[in-house]
Amino acid sequence: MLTVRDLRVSYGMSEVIHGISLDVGENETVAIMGRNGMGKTTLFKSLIGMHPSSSGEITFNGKELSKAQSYQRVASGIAYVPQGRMVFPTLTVEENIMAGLEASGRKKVPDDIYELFPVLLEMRHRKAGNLSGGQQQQLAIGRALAADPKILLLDEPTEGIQPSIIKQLATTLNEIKQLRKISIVVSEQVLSFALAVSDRMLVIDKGHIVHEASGDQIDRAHISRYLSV
Ligand SMILES: Nc1ncnc2c1ncn2[C@@H]1O[C@H](COP(=O)(O)OP(=O)(O)OP(=O)(O)O)[C@@H](O)[C@H]1O
Repeated sequence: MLTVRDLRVSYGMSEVIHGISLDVGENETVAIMGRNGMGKTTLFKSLIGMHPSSSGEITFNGKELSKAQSYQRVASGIAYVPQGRMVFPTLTVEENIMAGLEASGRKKVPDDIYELFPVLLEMRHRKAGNLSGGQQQQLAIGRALAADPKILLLDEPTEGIQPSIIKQLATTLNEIKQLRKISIVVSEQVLSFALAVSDRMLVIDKGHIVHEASGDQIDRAHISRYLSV
């Protein structure tokens, strides 16, 4: 469904993604594990078109998107939940979700969003800036789902979120996968969370994919070594 080939991304003269290739299948969840500064956010920004790639191919559902604008990538079914969530703090919860509807052409918030995140229904008239970190993360995911994506890119969703909410978030991501049959790419440093949600794990280290494993082949100790400083 998503195919990335030999992707290179730079800031000025400094290349930080050095020829990454990856594939994400239909209804598959892939976790990209890596420490701070290894290139997870840069990879996502280049997949969604917020930062240009210098070379390589990004193909989604058979369409070559590496030169497409962000809005075209969203229209083709890619949704992005940035690190730090980036909800609109002065808009209400409902208005934030409505902002995500635009790409889908729908006028009404799909019922399953409030079913997946009952707290958003309860708080739909509150300003998003007054929500806790965990609630804002749920809102950011809900807003992304309003666009009816085929693939969800989640950049470090557990960052700054308390452990009990992290567990709940893992359950919800698995529900989303079941319910919507979408693919998910999630970048993470929390191994237990990634194990709970992913079918396959990739490790990114200094802009290279250095390890890949799925199912029984996942070696926690090996992956942990890339995550600890
Ligand atoms: N706007 C920028 N200009 C220059 N260099 C940048 C910029 N943003 C990130 N970098 C550098 O690119 C490299 C990869 O950063 P990136 O944010 O993609 O990593 P990350 O794995 O997402 O880590 P984090 O969780 O800290 O965001 C780092 O060396 C970082 O310093």
